[in-house]
Order: sequence, then structure tokens, then C-alpha cells
Amino acid sequence: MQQRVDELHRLLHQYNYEYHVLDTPSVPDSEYDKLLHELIAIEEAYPDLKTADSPTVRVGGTPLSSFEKVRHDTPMLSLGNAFNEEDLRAFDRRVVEGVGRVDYMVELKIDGLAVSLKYQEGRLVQGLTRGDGTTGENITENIKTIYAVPLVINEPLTFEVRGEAYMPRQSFIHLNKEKEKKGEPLAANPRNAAAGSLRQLDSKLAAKRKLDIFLYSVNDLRELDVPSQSAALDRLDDLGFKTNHERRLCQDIDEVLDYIRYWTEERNHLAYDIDGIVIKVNDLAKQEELGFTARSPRWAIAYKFPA
Ligand SMILES: COc1nc2nc(N)nc(N)c2nc1C
Repeated sequence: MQQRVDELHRLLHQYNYEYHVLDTPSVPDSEYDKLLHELIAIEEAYPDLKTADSPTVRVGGTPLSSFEKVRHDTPMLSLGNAFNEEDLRAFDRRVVEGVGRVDYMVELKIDGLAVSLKYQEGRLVQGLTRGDGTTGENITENIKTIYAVPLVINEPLTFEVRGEAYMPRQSFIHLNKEKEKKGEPLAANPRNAAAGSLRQLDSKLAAKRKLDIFLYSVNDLRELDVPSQSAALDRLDDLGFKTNHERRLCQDIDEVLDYIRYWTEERNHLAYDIDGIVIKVNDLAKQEELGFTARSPRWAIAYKFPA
């Protein structure tokens, strides 16, 4: 029976990755559901065969009475904001004065909830909200219901990744239709709906909310020995994480401004809400040289779209 359980873990993990991370499923949903229910049945019959990283955790478990507070290993900082071209050029001037000419990694700023995922020897062991930046809430069970979050990654690495959990627009529309049918107050926007979902004490409810995630940084980059933010994102892809591929390596601030103008026009065609664009010095050594203010990195800034 252990052999069948191992086979089911392997198949479900692969199918889940193809569907939720690559968006290129190789089997129909019915096949995934059939195998998942076979595994659920086996785990009910043989409870000692159930492991913490079993794909069956995707459907949620017993409700919590409250969320444990956990201190972040390193604070989850916020980003400085820019609201116009002048702010961005001033940021660029500060960077160039500090470390000379740089390439910028430019990424979408997803309108969701910042979360931290901890992996030990390649297995997901903890998920935290940002909280106040110093201390977050332990929402591991809810994080496991986000199918795009790998329960096991392709290498036995111990590190922390950070990203944005969010509710795709389609899920948001579906959620409000459900609420309307039940005469419940509607969710105001996908960001609030995502926050409400991740803070559900009953992970079975969180599982129904169809949240998604994009990862954008590794906490201790030395774990991955990569030279740049661009290489870090590619490395996260290789490890089986979902990163946002609408990203561009820009040679200078003018190219950054072009990219921002493009998304100012195009962002309504995305399947999710974005509230800005994040611009980062790509080279990690130059990031370290620039360092941080008390609250934010000096090597990154968030351009915010007009509300
Ligand atoms: C380096 O720190 C950050 N990087 C980020 N990158 C993206 N794409 N989106 C964010 N919201 C974000 N937030 C922070 C604090």
C-alpha cells in the first residue's frame, strides 16, 4: 500500500504542477480528482500513511481556534513609493550616485497579500502573513490549500520565499455571485477577498476560495547562489514555484518608464489586479551596497498607479 501511496503522491504532485504552475495540464481534472479521492480513501483507512505534505491537504483540515503569531526571521519590509516620472528619475539618480549605472528588474505589483513560505529540506513547513512586518500569523494550513504553492520542491533546500497571494478576478466574480445567492454582503475587491480567505480559521473554507500566488523573492539569496534578481526568479521557476512572467530586465530608467506606460494601458487585460510596478536594481551585489533604510530597501521602489 505504501508503494501505491508514493505513486499517488508523485502523480498528483506532477499533475498539480502542470495545471496550477505551468497552466498546461496533461490530464483532465476528473483524472486528478479520481486519484485524489483514492488517496483520501487510503489515508482514511490507513491514517499512519498520511504525511504533512500529502496532496490531500489541499482540501483543508480541521479548523483552528486562532492563528499563532510568529516572528519573521528577517522583517518583511515595505517598499518606498513613486507616483510619477519625477519620483522615478529621483530614485534612479540616487541609485546611480550610489553604485553607478545599473540594470533594473521590473515586476508587476500584484494587489494581494504578502506571504512568507518556509521550506525545510525541500518541504513546505510554514506559511506566514506579513503581519506588521516583524511578526506574522501562522496560516500554514490555508497556504497549503493554494494549489500553486508546491508542498515539495525539486531540491531539498532549506530557505524562505516571499510572494503575493491573491484572488484572480474570475474567482472574485464567482465568490460574489455565491455571496449574492446567499444574501451575504459582497466582497469589496479581490485584495480584501484574498485577505479574508487567508485569515479563515477553517482551511476548508479557504480551500474553496481558489486563491493563487506569485513568488518574487528568496529571503536568503545565498542559499541559491544567484547573482541577480532576474536569475533568482528563473531559479524559483526551476524549483517549481510560480513566478509572474510579465517581467522585464530594463537597461535604464527610460526603458522602465516605457514598461510602466505599457502596463498603465494594458493592466485591465490581466487575469488579476495589480496596484503598481516594482522596480529593483537587478545585481544583488549592488543591492547589498545600497542596503536599506529603516523601513525599505534603497534598491527598490514601487511605482503606484493612480487610485
Ligand atoms: C523586495 O521586496 C519586495 N519585492 C516585491 N516584488 C514584487 N514583484 N511585488 C511586491 N509586492 C514586492 N514587495 C516587496 C516588499
